[in-house]
Amino acid sequence: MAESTKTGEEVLNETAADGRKPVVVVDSLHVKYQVHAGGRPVKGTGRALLNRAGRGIRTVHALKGVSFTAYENESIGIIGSNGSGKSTLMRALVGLTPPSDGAVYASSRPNLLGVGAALIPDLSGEKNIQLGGLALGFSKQEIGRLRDDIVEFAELEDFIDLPMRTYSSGMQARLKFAIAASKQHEILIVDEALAVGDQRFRQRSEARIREIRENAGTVFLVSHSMKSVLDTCSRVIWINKGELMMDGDPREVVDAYKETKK
Ligand SMILES: Nc1ncnc2c1ncn2[C@@H]1O[C@H](COP(=O)(O)OP(=O)(O)OP(=O)(O)O)[C@@H](O)[C@H]1O
Repeated sequence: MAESTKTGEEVLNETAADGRKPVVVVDSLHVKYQVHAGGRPVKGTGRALLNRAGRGIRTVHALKGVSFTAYENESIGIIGSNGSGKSTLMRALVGLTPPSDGAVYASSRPNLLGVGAALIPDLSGEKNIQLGGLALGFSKQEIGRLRDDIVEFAELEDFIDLPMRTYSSGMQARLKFAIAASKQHEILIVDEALAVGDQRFRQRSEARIREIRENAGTVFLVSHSMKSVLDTCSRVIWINKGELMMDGDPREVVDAYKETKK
């Protein structure tokens, strides 16, 4: 890490001077994507083919040496313009995108708040609660116990037997959020989840996020809504073109970010 010669692993295992416990250490993280630029089909053989094929591959350096330490109970907003690397950072935290250099250390496995991929639109809300619950690692009995709370939180009592594809996008979002939030995560990543649903549901999901946070969790919130970030986060990290621009007090970081947008 920049501030010392300690390894990320050592930082993770050390309580900070003020008693806070580190849960995630991001240590000089680089992520590069290899993108096929497309275009004309490659012709030729041997070295000529390799040279020409090589020209079609572009490298996108999406994260350029990002470092920070996240502590227990923090709620960290991740902000930045489109394409700045926020989602890449979150995908690297959960292990979906491998670092090309540097590393991520975590005290327990970070989870992405989302069960979208596990759900099937043709099945009823009821069946999807079971599917989503299984995807979160719950047993059938546990899902049975959580079922009523999920339906109630999603406010889908009258629709729970209908196929999910008949739901409005707001209803689908509520169901997905209610399933995902039924689990107490230690390290939770929320990508724009608060931007879905209507104003009232957004407030309830913010309250639920706060509850998760209060129960000794650490939350990362990726959002384009500065209001959501200011309402929910205790710290904000601003990423710009793959680099960490600022990390600190939400108001100060959001103001500095907004200044560049003028
Ligand atoms: N799977 C991928 N393959 C190739 N390039 C990618 C891939 N995912 C992201 N990128 C590139 O990496 C850079 C960072 O993208 P990323 O999605 O992390 O940004 P973001 O800050 O989350 O953007 P947004 O706010 O628009 O969601 C962009 O240049 C993007 O084109």
